Amino acid sequence: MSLPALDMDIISSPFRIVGILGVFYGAWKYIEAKRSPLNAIPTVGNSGVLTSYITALKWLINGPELLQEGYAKYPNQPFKIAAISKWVVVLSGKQHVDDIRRAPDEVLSLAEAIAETIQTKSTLGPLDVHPHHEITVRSGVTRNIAGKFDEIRDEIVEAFDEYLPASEDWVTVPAYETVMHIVCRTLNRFFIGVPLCRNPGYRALQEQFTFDVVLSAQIINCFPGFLKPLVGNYLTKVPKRTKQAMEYLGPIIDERIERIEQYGRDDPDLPNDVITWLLDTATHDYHRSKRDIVMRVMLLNFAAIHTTTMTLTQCLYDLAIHPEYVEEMREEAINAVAEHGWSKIAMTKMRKVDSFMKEALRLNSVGSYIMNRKALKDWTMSDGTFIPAGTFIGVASAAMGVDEALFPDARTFRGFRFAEMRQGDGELDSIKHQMVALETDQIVFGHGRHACPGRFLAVNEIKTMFAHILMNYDVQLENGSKIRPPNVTVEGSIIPNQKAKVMFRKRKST
Ligand code: HEM
Repeated sequence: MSLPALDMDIISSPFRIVGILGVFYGAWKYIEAKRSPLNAIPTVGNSGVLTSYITALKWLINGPELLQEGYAKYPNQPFKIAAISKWVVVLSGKQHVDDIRRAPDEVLSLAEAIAETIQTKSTLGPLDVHPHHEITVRSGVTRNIAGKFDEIRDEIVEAFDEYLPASEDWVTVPAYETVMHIVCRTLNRFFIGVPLCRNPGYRALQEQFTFDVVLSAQIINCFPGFLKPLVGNYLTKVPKRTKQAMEYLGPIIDERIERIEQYGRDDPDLPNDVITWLLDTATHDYHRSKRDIVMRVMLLNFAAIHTTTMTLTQCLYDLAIHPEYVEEMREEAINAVAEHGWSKIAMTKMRKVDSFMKEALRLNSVGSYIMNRKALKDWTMSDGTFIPAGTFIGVASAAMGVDEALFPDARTFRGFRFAEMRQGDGELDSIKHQMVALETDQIVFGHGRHACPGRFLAVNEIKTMFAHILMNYDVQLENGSKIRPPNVTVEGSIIPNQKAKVMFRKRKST
């Protein structure tokens, strides 16, 4: 029996086949959406199968605004926002932060959330089930801040001399780019030492790597799940970047492994750097392979360079528009250094500087949606909200940062807010409300066991650079403007303006 002519047409036309598949896909998405347990959670923006894409577009270009809208409507309650290929569930408030902190890794996973956000398979390589570099940061990196402080300070002086030689006249420079070069040099002096930290090719590679990863991930995330591997394969620069990094780091790693085999770990001449610390914390054979060590050095630079750059740039913008704080901070920095030299102890004495930087981060941190986790199993929160496995969650950190209930006069920049809070805390005085402290109402470094382990290094470096600026330069925005350069936002990320220029001159005022 022959098929009717119409049916033959349908089968033979590729357009029609795609059309039919599209209808099935749409119907399946519709049924899935109707049955989703996430329907119990209120939506900010549109929730229709098609209209949700309008919100997804808004989320892509202005996530912080949607988060703020949701936070105002549903304070301390979960709500959800449509992203291109998923729902993001937004939590807020101390109780939710505590819920995330308490949940075990096999229920809520940061690693899987990162893998999805930055599409690690395509941008960095397969997900590592034993990410020991976090332990390296908690141990080798953090323990060596005091001991290697002289090197940090030396590189800061050298880098500022290169990019901002003190001049009697105002010199105008692009803020973000200049800060990034100084940060990259300084971090790599600490991680890997001279001469590599000053090698232009190596530094460009480290600076560029993060841009590559983030940009590729952003593009891949615009495609539906089944197309992501294909797009990822096409976009990936991992093999090229790994090869370049291998050329710089490979010989150093070979030499280090040989040296440890020959003279042992206690060799007094063994270089004290991130390669040695990574080998110290290796738990599996593959952690000692050259490729693995190279990728981890890249990963640490990825985690460190732009976060540190963004933070210092925001501090710099606030310094330029709030010159009324300069004198007191300058005096504090001068006194601390006079008493304790350029040291980690001197940094702990700079309470006003610390407070100013923390205030800058409260109002303009690296993200408005932090503590991202992917639910690997169904999870019920302490308020009874059901989060099904596969859901992507995070906390509306920037909205919390401007909540009057948490920070009086929350929208106003009060540089010494946290220094004042530290007065009168008795024995907690020295540790509470510092920039590195983890608090449930200010989560710029996250909270709980996954809170940023690099924050001690980051804060010490940023503070040393900031104190260096205060003691050596006058700063203003281009043409003395007092208008804060607007941030750029991508989904929940907040990026300081990368085009704005800052003017420096040799310090004239007291
Ligand atoms: C001002 C600079 C920095 C900021 C604002 C920042 C922020 C963060 C945040 C928000 C998280 C996620 C926390 C969570 O979800 O609970 C994180 C994780 C992490 N950060 Fe940082 N970071 C900074 C600098 C650094 C530096 C300098 C390093 C390395 C030396 C570093 C290494 C890491 C690592 C390895 C993780 C993952 C921790 C884990 O998986 O348990 N970060 N950071």
